[in-house]
Amino acid sequence: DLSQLVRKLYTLTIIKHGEKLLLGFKKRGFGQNKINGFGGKVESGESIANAAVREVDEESGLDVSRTIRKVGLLEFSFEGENTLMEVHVFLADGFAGQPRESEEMRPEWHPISSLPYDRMWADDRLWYPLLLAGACFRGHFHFKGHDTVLEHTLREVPVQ
Ligand SMILES: Cc1cc(-c2ccco2)c2oc(N)nc2c1
Repeated sequence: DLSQLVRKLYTLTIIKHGEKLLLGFKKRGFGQNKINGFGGKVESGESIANAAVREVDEESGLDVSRTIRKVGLLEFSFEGENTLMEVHVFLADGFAGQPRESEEMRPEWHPISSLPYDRMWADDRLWYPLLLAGACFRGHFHFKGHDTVLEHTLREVPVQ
């Protein structure tokens, strides 16, 4: 019964340059020690796309304001918790600036042919193939803790 859940907005941005993705090793906070795209909470009063651009700048030093496109919507819920994370996923096919390490994130390039799925969130191996195929997608992943997906739904949706 998802209607009793407290829904919070987040962004997640993956940066693609040729056949490599720029991902970040999360040094602290939520998702610590996992490799992920750049993202975080959407603050009140800011648009979701602007929140995505802000998070990429804060966590990697890069400007993706002219290159991000919306590619997905992912919902994450957790066994025994009443929070639902509504994560708006963006893909940036270019950037300005040089990647730099921040307090939160250590940016690192990964070849698409060898993504470190075992060091990423467990849902990634399910929806990254859709992202990399240029599809738009919608999914819901119900976690037990931070490492086990108990059940999920995932479908491709028409490109906006
Ligand atoms: C539970 C969860 C949360 C996030 C997240 C938080 C902020 C932005 O994304 C994830 O990101 C990925 N790839 N899997 C994720 C699972």
